[in-house]
Amino acid sequence: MPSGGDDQRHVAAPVASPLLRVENVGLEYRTTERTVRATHRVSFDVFEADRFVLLGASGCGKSTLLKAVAGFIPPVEGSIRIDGQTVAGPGPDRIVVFQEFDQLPPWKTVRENVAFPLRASGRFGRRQAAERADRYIEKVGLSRFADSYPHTLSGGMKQRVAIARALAMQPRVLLMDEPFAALDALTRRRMQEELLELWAETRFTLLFVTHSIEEALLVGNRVGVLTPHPGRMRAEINTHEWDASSEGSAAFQAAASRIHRLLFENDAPGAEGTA
Ligand SMILES: Nc1ncnc2c1ncn2[C@@H]1O[C@H](COP(=O)(O)OP(=O)(O)OP(=O)(O)O)[C@@H](O)[C@H]1O
Repeated sequence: MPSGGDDQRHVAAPVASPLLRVENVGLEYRTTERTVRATHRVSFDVFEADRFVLLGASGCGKSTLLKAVAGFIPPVEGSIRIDGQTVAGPGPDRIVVFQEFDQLPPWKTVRENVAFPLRASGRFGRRQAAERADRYIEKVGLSRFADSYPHTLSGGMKQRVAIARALAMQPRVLLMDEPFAALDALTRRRMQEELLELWAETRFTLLFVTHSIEEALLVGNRVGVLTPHPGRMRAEINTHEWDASSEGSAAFQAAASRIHRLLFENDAPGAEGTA
């Protein structure tokens, strides 16, 4: 039997370097009275075209982590790097879509809302920005509403505008903080499917926060499961096999149950496993 030999064992396959590297990140809120530790030494890598989901119970620090990646909150320990560069503040390479429906300036039409950051970035003139805006408005199926104002749109339509506005900027990473949580169940499902269709078309890199196990399984190709407060990374799970057609299947339900146990049992076995 041929021996493995030291030489063979030391030949490693080339590994792609991550687009986003979060390493041992601790995040805190400090007031004069007390310090709240939001996350403790959280590490994860996000690669180009990943759909990485941060999943955890309320208060585990998911939103705080997303804000730190966006550059709004500096880590008290550890590091956050994009393309090897330490994140030192907000930048156009990271755009956040929030849950709130009031994230669009109400005095701007849909087209103006999408075009404005393009012009403000200095990368596009008025006409180029409007053309690009129209292209992305079409991608989210809102061409008929390009001249409408946000208050005339439903919650789902407003979120589509926010997504179009973010994607038109072509960020290195799209950050989404429970973007569909305030929508009714049917609209939420449709938006999840549309997001996946947009991803299949443009292959953007996504960091998505949710407390819904089902949403994490559907939206993500990888899921980072966080422990309750303060958030630590409990497990990382490959979820690329699941899509809208798998929901309801026994295998999907079993995967959801396994994640549920990871989330809520103190010493869940197989914490580094694959669902
Ligand atoms: N501005 C703040 N000042 C002090 N503590 C805060 C602040 N914002 C959040 N926290 C605390 O930090 C911890 C993490 O909050 P965070 O909002 O990141 O959690 P989350 O997992 O996103 O929760 P949810 O799903 O409910 O939004 C919580 O204990 C929260 O109370």
